[in-house]
Amino acid sequence: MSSALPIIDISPYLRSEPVDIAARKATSEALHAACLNFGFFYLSITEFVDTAVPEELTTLARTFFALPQEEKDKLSLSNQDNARGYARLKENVTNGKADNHEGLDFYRPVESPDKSKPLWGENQFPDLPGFRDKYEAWVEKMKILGLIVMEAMAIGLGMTPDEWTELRNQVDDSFWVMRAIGYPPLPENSDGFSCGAHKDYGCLTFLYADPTPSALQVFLQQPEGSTAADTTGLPVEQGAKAGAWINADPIPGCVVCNIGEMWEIWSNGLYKSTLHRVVHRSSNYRVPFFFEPNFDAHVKPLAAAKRIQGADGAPERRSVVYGDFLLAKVGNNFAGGKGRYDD
Ligand SMILES: O=C(O)CCC(=O)C(=O)O
Ligand SMILES: [Fe+2]
Repeated sequence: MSSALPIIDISPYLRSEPVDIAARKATSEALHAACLNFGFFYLSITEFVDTAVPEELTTLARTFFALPQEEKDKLSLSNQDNARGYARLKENVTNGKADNHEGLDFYRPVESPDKSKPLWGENQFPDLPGFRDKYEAWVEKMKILGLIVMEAMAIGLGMTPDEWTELRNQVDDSFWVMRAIGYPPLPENSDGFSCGAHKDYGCLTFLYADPTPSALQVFLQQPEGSTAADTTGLPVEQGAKAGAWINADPIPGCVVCNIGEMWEIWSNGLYKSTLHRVVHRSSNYRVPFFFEPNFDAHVKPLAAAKRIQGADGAPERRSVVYGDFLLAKVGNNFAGGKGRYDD
């Protein structure tokens, strides 16, 4: 099935003079509907960035991943905090199976780095001309986009200006992650995945995808009682859900955007962080950016979500401090077969 996911026009939030309130409202309503129904959407970014830039990033990623294995291993995660750096093909495991990808991860730099502490090391950049500058420039752009989309979502959820200020304070120093992923072709007879089914754990993911169709697949749940159409590859604890996988194929000029588990908490379950997986049958490179809350953000259900849910609405979700949540997820990465997306 081709993509049923909505394309959101974020441009009313990019233009500030004059502010078009009605157009902003329409964008926010479209975001609200997309988050209620899919947890995934496309964002057209041509007004915000020159799309030649992410093309350059993927070219740089291609150059890096084409280096001899021993060169890439010089940036191994194990040199640092087990989170920042290069992970070999199949080093990461999701749902008990090795992922068929290699990756290079960068996190927000920290003050007083200490590589013996989980997540507290230093980023390791390849020694390729332009690599660091271009990736760092993209991080700056995506941080701005993250705040813009957060504001548009806050309005979509019906937050007051004061409530938005409070939420903004939780994401204004994002503990972001930037990743370059290399996907070699997944063999036809493989019973695994390029990246197994998972939810992203933070706030907003912006994926600049290569043009390969059918690679990113999104699990759309169907209402209780409908028959399970295709539930292959779901994590065991999700196995009983009815639904089907649809393709989130790339659209030129757009990033694919999805919401992570922190939005599930903020919205008290109103918005779903949707399971997705990658089945990449050709060879290519992708650069997701993860816009996350601040490390010390206390993420708890928002009053605006509870207003929508009403007096006898959903039970209150457990709140988390984002950094603690993240450490529990990645702190043990690659030890004992535990993967980035494993609980
Ligand atoms: O490469 C993709 O299409 C998505 C990768 C992904 O889901 C992730 O890194 O969280
Ligand atoms: Fe993901």
